[in-house]
Amino acid sequence: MVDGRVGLRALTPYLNRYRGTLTVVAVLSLAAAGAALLQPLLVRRVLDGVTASRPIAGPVSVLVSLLLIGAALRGFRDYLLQRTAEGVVLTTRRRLARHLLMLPIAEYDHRRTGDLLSRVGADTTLLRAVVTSGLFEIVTGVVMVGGALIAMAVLDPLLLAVAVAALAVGLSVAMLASRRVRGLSEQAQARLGEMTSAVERAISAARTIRAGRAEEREAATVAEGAEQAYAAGVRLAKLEATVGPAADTAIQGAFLVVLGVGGARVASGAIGVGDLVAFILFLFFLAMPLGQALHAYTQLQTGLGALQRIEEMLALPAEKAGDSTRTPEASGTTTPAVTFDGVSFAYPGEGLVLHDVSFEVPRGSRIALVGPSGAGKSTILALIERFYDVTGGTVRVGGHDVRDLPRDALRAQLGYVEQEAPVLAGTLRDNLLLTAPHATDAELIAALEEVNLGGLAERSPEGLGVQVGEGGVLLSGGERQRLAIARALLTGAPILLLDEPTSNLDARNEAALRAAIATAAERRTLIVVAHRLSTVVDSDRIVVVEDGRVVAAGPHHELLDASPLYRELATHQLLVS
Ligand SMILES: Nc1ncnc2c1ncn2[C@@H]1O[C@H](COP(=O)(O)OP(=O)(O)OP(=O)(O)O)[C@@H](O)[C@H]1O
Repeated sequence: MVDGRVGLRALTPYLNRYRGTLTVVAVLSLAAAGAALLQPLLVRRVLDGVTASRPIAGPVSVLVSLLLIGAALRGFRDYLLQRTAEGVVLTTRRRLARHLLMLPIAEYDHRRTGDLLSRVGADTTLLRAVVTSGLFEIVTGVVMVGGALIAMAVLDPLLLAVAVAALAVGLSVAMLASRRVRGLSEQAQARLGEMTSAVERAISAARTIRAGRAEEREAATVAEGAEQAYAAGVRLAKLEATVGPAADTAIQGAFLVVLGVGGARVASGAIGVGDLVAFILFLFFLAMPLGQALHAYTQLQTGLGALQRIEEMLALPAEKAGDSTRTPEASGTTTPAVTFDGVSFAYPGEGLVLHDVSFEVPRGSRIALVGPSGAGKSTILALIERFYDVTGGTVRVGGHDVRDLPRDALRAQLGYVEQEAPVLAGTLRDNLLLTAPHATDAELIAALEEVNLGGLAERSPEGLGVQVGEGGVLLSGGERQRLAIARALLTGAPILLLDEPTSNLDARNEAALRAAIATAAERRTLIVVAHRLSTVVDSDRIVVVEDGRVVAAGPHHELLDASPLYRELATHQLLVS
């Protein structure tokens, strides 16, 4: 986690690579500020010239040129700044998205997807304002204010004291208010994240929600999130609405005071008319950037609130890489493909779900894990993939402790088909290319045929380009699982981990799934979390898991005699649905 609140310094890494452009922007800003600061002096010369009937063509043309040059400089600066801001947003999004995909699996277990989405989308957008208005308005504002103060002190120190006093009173009120902006902005962004989460939940479970006639309640939950985001936004708006007019009033008040006192000073002959007009113009240059800087400060606070949420994400440690560069597979053919040696495991922050689990999976064998729901079977597969690290004992793949293997080398050995939603939104081709990005269409079709899904690509004129829907919803449960098996086969991994669907399949789909599993088992080691008898009886060995412990292991016919739990599961056809 990020320690404490992030400050302006946290922005440095985001801006570092734009140092060159930002220097050009700073120079342009200073030049534009300088051009602006010269204007009142020229106005004074023009006015003094008019009063003294001197020709004024010279100062007028310089004045007009300065205006044009100032406008061009500002325009170019704004463009560069906007481009830099877009660049900052782009790099942050890239970094954040990459980091999100690298987090340990345990991080996803407890986070709301919507909140993660909102950090990548909305929070990064707010960074743009920090760069465009936040930083540079403050920097140029300081220059303009400094220049104006010096010029005003030269013109009439007394009048300056009056102006500053009048401005200070009003602006300090506005300043105090704007310091609360950051907290409110963080709240508003967090509420937005909650609302996005509610929408994501409602859409991802659309069928369950519709079937449970819960759409009104879900819509109300989303609306509640939206209302909270609205309330936070309104609180922010109220605050900003106080800051803006307070600053304006302070500025207008200061103008009136200067006009009154300055008029009296002209009448008494202490200063000339040209001096007063120049002074008022300088006051404008003092007041305008002050107002802008206040606005920029507000923007900066909002942006820092967003940056805090971004930094929190980036501070989460990514998944650990393997501890050595050793690659598996060098071991002899007698080394088991997978070994569990006294493994105990607890999900982070929870009690143990596996206790002293030991078993071996010989190369080329077919093993089924069976047991009641919640016994820990899927957890065993997750530990082989090293989605989590064991609490005690050792998991070995190809004879090597999985913690010693580089993550990529370990996972290249394993094909994995998860139980729920094993298919991604997109096309058939997208799904298959996920694990085999260089495979040809012919190879993809061959893989589909291996699991008896060749017809899927022929069903539509789009062929492999046919959409499968969110989570593969346009396919049947059995087709989804078989598509996922085809995808795992394409990896060429020697060990396949398959979490069988618990749902009932019709006889045809069940036979097709059985055939697909048989294909998968050819020339591979197969570990299946099995929920149907057909899968179990075909296995070389069955490991029975109950309450996180291995209670029996052996082939089907032996276990029927030896394990009362297995006999009971087998009698109920093992189907857990
Ligand atoms: N990500 C997680 N975080 C915390 N606890 C979890 C997590 N996943 C599973 N559990 C818990 O771990 C235990 C074992 O779950 P697991 O999914 O391994 O069981 P299973 O035998 O595969 O069940 P099923 O046959 O129903 O799929 C259960 O008590 C479950 O509630």
